[in-house]
Amino acid sequence: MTTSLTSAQVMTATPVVPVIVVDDVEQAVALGKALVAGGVPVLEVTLRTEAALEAITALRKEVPEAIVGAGTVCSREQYVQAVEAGSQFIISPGMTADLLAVGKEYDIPYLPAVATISDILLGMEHGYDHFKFFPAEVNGGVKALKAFGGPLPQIKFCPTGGIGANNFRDYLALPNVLCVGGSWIVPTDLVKAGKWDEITELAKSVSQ
Ligand SMILES: O=C(O)C(=O)C[C@H](O)[C@H](O)COP(=O)(O)O
Repeated sequence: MTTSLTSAQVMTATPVVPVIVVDDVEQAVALGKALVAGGVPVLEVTLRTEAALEAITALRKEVPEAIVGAGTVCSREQYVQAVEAGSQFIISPGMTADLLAVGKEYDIPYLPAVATISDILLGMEHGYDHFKFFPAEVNGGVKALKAFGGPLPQIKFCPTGGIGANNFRDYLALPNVLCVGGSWIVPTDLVKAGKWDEITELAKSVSQ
């Protein structure tokens, strides 16, 4: 399945990309609806659980107003599975030669993750100019992104890892940051307890 979305369109559709871990399809759909209701339409479903691929397919069908993608994509095989499940974008926690290649074989946005200038240059050699920056806080956070923007102001980032309510606006204020990623608006305890209204409130806290 393909879409005409670009990386920039996905990244500017929301201030925060929720990093989602789901146990089953019903939970994923309810969570997706709660996030969309709170003004967060971009959903990164991590391939960390058995239910993830099925959840992506169900979210595409049941929550059509969302932009649904796969996260924690670590291999070519997972990339292909995620595309076949209906993902509208793909995100990895790092990058490999194989991932950079497969990302160019499909017509959907792919955000490989970088941590250093050398990673960015390697990604650029493969035709990428939008990246996840992971893990953001331990790799220098806002200061590192400011430094990346010196030599490479045209490169845009979705920093993720260690970002929360206390610091996400500092990242969003940077010219080379289009959105941030994080799990803080989808806390495991609220998801497991089905506290969807509270998730909607957390989504509103970043979208309003
Ligand atoms: O699964 C992936 O592909 C990752 O890259 C990891 C996630 O992005 C982080 O687990 C989110 O970080 P926190 O918001 O600090 O919880």
